[in-house]
Amino acid sequence: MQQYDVIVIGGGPGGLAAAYPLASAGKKVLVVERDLWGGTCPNYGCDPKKMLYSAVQAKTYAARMTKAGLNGIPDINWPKLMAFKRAYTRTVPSGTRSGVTGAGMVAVDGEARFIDEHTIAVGEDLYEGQDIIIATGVQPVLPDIKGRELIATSRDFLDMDHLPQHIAFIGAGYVSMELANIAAAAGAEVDVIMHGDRALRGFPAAAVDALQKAMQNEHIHFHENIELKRVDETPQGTLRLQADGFTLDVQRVFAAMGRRPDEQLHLNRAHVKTTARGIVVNEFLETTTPHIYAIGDVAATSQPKLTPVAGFDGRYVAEHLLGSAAPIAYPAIPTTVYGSLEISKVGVSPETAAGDDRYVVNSEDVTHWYTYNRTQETFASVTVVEEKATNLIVGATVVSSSAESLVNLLTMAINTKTPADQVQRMVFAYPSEASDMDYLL
Ligand SMILES: Cc1cc2nc3c(=O)[nH]c(=O)nc-3n(C[C@H](O)[C@H](O)[C@H](O)COP(=O)(O)OP(=O)(O)OC[C@H]3O[C@@H](n4cnc5c(N)ncnc54)[C@H](O)[C@@H]3O)c2cc1C
Ligand SMILES: NC(=O)c1ccc[n+]([C@@H]2O[C@H](COP(=O)([O-])OP(=O)(O)OC[C@H]3O[C@@H](n4cnc5c(N)ncnc54)[C@H](O)[C@@H]3O)[C@@H](O)[C@H]2O)c1
Repeated sequence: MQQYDVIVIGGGPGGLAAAYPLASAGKKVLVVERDLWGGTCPNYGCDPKKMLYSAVQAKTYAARMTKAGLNGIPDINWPKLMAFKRAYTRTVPSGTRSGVTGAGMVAVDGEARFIDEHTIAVGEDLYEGQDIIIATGVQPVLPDIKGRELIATSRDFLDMDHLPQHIAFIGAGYVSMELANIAAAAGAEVDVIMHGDRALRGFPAAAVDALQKAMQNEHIHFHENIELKRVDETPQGTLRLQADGFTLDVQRVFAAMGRRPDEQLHLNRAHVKTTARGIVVNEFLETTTPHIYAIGDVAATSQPKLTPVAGFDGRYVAEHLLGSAAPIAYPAIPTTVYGSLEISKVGVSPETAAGDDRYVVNSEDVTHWYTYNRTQETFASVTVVEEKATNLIVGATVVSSSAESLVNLLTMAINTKTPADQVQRMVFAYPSEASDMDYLL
């Protein structure tokens, strides 16, 4: 049996962020990957999604600027856009794998499963690790209904050769809102099926309303309070979605109902406990078996399930295994929905701050400010939450076609504890979203 200081299961952003610093500190590291090296984000998540989104951004920007003298709205050629995306994704797995071996680690292809607390198997081969890091991510949830095998996932969407004429998404979270926007801008008719009456739970209602209104203007249809019962193929080759009092025929339907860990690892053999949210971990990201860690999407922490969080977890566990005794302390983490409007948020939400004496909330509809008027935005708003006693910025929500950049700046102010008046004294390039901060704090 081969022996390692550390075995990392999963070659995605979390696992790799842990593996590299351990290897450069001289640890003997094995990384196991059962599918595409690099994991979800660069192969069938954030990065390919944002490649497709680039064309959508350019198209919507051009459409807005027809009022300002630009002639014609460009069309999106789906096969060419897909070729552009594939030119990026094609090299990710091989490049990532050779990065791992080039750094002196051992890369094994195959599905890992636990044999006992220190041993994993990949196929017939056994590997023993002094420490083991589980970084196996999560899988899309499919509804438990008749015709479930006809339902595709975001991974299928992000690699479609042709764009179907009519698409439906089940769910109204990140994946659905982002991919619906891409599909509609590329020319598909899009329906979003919601089992409740709120999209993007966890984002401020006013921001979500603005996004939904913008999506409705792009002819995306939202169907609220629909509990889907079945999907059938019709003789015409379309898919018929049915619920009580509801029927919809589409070419393709995608589940976007959240993501959960799968159960291939035989965690019980290593006494690692799980809940429906993932693997139970403590403040050191240790599972219920002390030398086994869980990081990234698969760990049941209260953090959002995002690539930079997986990376933060991975770097933290590496430092912990190299001797740091401090518990994990997350910074404020920004998150963005890349829709026809971007919604970006970080820190204390306006809804939490409202009615709490400790905070002051500055909220501005900035649609007609110079910055957003110049690019003919249809809606833009900035909300900043400050702590009264310290003048520190503690939260922000931005809605605009480029919300992520302002929220990233405000995230830096939050995490470096730069007071609002100090940010106002800084000089930023003018005119820009950053120079507007003078009037927003
Ligand atoms: C469509 C989509 C868009 C997204 N967009 C964004 C975004 O814009 N910004 C953002 O921050 N996040 C985004 N995310 C989330 C982001 O992709 C994840 O948070 C991130 O990939 C988590 O990293 P991870 O290492 O925990 O898991 P993963 O990236 O999922 O990596 C886990 C790896 O483990 C492997 N694995 C699983 N089980 C085993 C096993 N038993 N043996 C061996 N290998 C195994 C898997 O094959 C996979 O490669 C998006 C996700 C999706 C689906
Ligand atoms: N921009 C980003 O950062 C980004 C983009 C995409 C995905 N992600 C990550 O991937 C995760 C998964 O995204 P997601 O959109 O699949 O999940 P999500 O948790 O964001 O949204 C799930 C949606 O499905 C709905 N839903 C749940 N059960 C349902 C049912 N039975 N019928 C109909 N609808 C149902 C929920 O109400 C919700 O609207 C996100 O939580 C996020 O961590 C991030």
